[in-house]
Amino acid sequence: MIEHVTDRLRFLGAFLAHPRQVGAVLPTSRAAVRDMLDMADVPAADLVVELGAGTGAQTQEILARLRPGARLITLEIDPRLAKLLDERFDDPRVQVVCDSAENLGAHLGDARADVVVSALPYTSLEPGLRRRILDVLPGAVAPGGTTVVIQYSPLLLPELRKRFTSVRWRVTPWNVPPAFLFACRQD
Ligand SMILES: C[S@@+](CC[C@H](N)C(=O)[O-])C[C@H]1O[C@@H](n2cnc3c(N)ncnc32)[C@H](O)[C@@H]1O
Repeated sequence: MIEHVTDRLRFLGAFLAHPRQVGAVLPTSRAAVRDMLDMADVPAADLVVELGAGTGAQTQEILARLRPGARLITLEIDPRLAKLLDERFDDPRVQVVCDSAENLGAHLGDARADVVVSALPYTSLEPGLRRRILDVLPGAVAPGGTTVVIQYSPLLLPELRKRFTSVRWRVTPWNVPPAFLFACRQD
């Protein structure tokens, strides 16, 4: 409970410092995280990538679903949040990287993710940065893999459709505000 309240305050602090970079005043709710991860097969994955981990709302649930021996690479651009994640998730499967999602390729090397989980605030990012990150996504996923994206509006849908052959979407009402969830694949 105390951790929950502290996380909300930390998250709000990060938002006040960098509103366009954080793009939300509250972490994603547990119910919305579950709805989002239900759109991909995390338990079957060898490698999951998380973009924009914040205080770890998705990280925690990804780890709960990830099998022993699989890996999670978590990118977070805010050094204070990255440090918090590193301290919080003392798990040999996780690698927390403090870097921008546009540089994902450098951290993947030859590997490809089976699942990419993105909570980046695309619509509030500077357009050039948004495009560079979106352009990285299709090549970061292994054949048959899924990229799941959470947003607060459907505005990103055309951009995702340009880059993936199949985009399923739904709304989860169990979040403040209600969120749009997208599952993108190259079929
Ligand atoms: C809306 S918050 C989501 C946080 C958390 N995943 C959640 O759902 O509660 C977006 C996060 O993305 C991070 N972020 C923004 N731009 C980024 C970038 N270019 N690369 C990596 N992380 C970024 C922000 O610092 C923030 O923690």
